[in-house]
Parts: sequence; structure tokens; C-alpha cells
Amino acid sequence: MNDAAMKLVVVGAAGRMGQTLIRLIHSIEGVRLHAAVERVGSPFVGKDAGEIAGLGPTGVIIGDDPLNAFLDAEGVLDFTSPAATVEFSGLAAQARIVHVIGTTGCSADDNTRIAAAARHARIVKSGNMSLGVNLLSVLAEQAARALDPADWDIEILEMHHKHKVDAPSGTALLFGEAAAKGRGIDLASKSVRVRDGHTGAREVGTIGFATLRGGSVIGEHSVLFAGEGEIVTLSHSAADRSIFARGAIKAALWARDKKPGLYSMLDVLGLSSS
Ligand SMILES: NC(=O)C1=CN([C@@H]2O[C@H](COP(=O)(O)OP(=O)(O)OC[C@H]3O[C@@H](n4cnc5c(N)ncnc54)[C@H](OP(=O)(O)O)[C@@H]3O)[C@@H](O)[C@H]2O)C=CC1
Ligand SMILES: O=C(O)C1=N[C@H](C(=O)O)C[C@H](O)C1
Repeated sequence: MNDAAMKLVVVGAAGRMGQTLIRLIHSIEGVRLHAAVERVGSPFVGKDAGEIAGLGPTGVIIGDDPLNAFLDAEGVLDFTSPAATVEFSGLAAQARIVHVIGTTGCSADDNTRIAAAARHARIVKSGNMSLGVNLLSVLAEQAARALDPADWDIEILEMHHKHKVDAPSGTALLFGEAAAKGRGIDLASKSVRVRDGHTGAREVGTIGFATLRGGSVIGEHSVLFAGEGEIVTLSHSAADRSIFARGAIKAALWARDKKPGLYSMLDVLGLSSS
């Protein structure tokens, strides 16, 4: 065993992302699975995390006490739910460790509480941990800056599996924020998240969102710049959840020697412009 390897806790260990993370941690140098956590009362508590992830026994038994799991760890990988993530950020602050947050659907109040925890924890939070999406967000920002809002309408389309509980996706919102930044506008006041019935004509300068759900789709996103007689489309397809897990592990290793604070994947990937 490599003693210098970063000791990571996977919360939501039996979930779709939790299992993917456990398999990837097993195959990547420089990290090791320190503990695995599920909610109190989960049928997975007491089971071997490796068995649940399809690796065979690893000796790491899924527990339901996050603070105990965090105390001797160096980082937490968290793809759970907003309420759980807010709680974990407070515990990561107490333990003074790295908290990588992939959970989407957080409210403004959740984000305020996560930012407060980042006074003591090193938090990396992103609606999408993949290199491809983060690179594409930089391109979306550039395109939005270059294309006159009077002539080009921005629409963001996403499709995910039928189990997804939040909409628009974290990635769609990330693209929306990038496009809004490119245009120098505030996304919240310019976004159109629902259309139904007699909506009237499209308002100039707005950014529209459309959400599709079905089947087992891992994540499909398009940012459309619709002009008179032409459409420019930036798109990303996720074929495997390991792209998110690889990004999350990269983020944990990157944050290991950073000061407490709230960081994004653009910081991790060196793509941040401000
Ligand atoms: N940023 C990114 O790159 C990505 C983000 N995501 C996001 O990650 C989140 C999870 O996605 P996914 O893995 O598909 O969802 P799943 O529902 O498959 O997994 C979530 C897991 O977290 C567990 N959980 C919930 N609350 C707690 C708690 N308090 N303590 C411990 N465990 C808890 C759930 O248990 P139970 O079932 O008992 O509730 C479940 O096992 C979503 O918000 C999703 O949008 C997903 C992929 C990539
Ligand atoms: O819930 C998912 O599955 C995913 N969630 C993230 C999002 O909301 O964008 C990232 C990815 O698209 C998969």
C-alpha cells in the first residue's frame, strides 16, 4: 500500500456516482479509499464498499457516521443530495479537509452555507466534473461574447436518465452562467426555464433552457446560438460516468495543498479567466 496516497471518503457510496468513484479510486495511483458512507437506515450500511461497486471485497465497510469517517481522512467525494451535501460541508470544515462537491440542485441558501464552510474546508464544487464540459463552457463564454444578443438567441438543451431529480441540470446551469458571463449579464434575471401555453414571442437577450428526461442517458448537453438563417451548436455527450469520477479525484488531489476556499473545476483545470 502507498502510504502517501490521499485518503478519500466516498459519501453516497452505493449510488451511481458513488460506485463509479470506488471503482476508479481502486485503479488510480495516489489515492485510496479510506471510508464509505451511506445514510442512516440504508440497506447498504454494513456491506463491503468494493462488493457493492462490483470490485469484490476491499475491507472498507459502508458506515453511516460521516464525522467519524472524515476525522482521519484527507478528502471527501460527494455526489449525494443538496441537504446531505450542506451537512457534509460543515463536517468537512470541522475536520479541515478537502470536500469535492458534484451534487447538483443546490438552492441559493444551500450555496451560502457551503460558501461559509469553505472558510475552513477546501471545497471544489462544479455542476460537471468532466474536462470536456469545462472546456466547452469556456468556448460557450467566448461565443456568447462574440455574438450580438440582438441577432443571436441562446438556448440550452439537456437530456438525462429517468432517475434524475433536479432540473435544469447542473451542467446546463454551468453553461448558462458561462454564456451570461460572456454577455456581461446576470443569468438569474435573464433565464427562461419553462415555456408553456401562449408565451408570446421570445424576449431578446434571454437564455432559454429545455429539459428532457428518459431511459439511461448519462448526460447530453447542447448550447445553441440561433441566428437568422444559421445555428451554431456546442455539444457534449457523456458516454461513461467515469469522466465525472476522474475529474472529482483530480480535484481532490489538486486541492490537497490549497488554502481553505471555494474553488471550481475551471480552477482545477487551469481554465479560469478570473
Ligand atoms: N457534478 C458532476 O459531474 C455530476 C453530478 N452528479 C450529481 O450527483 C448527485 C448524485 O447522482 P447519482 O449518483 O446519479 O445519484 P444516486 O441517487 O444514484 O446516488 C446518491 C447516493 O447518495 C446517497 N445519499 C443521500 N443522502 C445521503 C446522506 N445523508 N448520507 C449518505 N448518503 C446519502 C443516496 O442514498 P439513498 O438512495 O438512500 O437516498 C444514494 O446512494 C446528483 O445531484 C447528480 O446530479 C452526477 C454525476 C456527475
Ligand atoms: O444526475 C446526473 O446523472 C448528472 N448530473 C450532472 C448535472 O446535473 O449536470 C452532471 C451530469 O450531466 C450527470
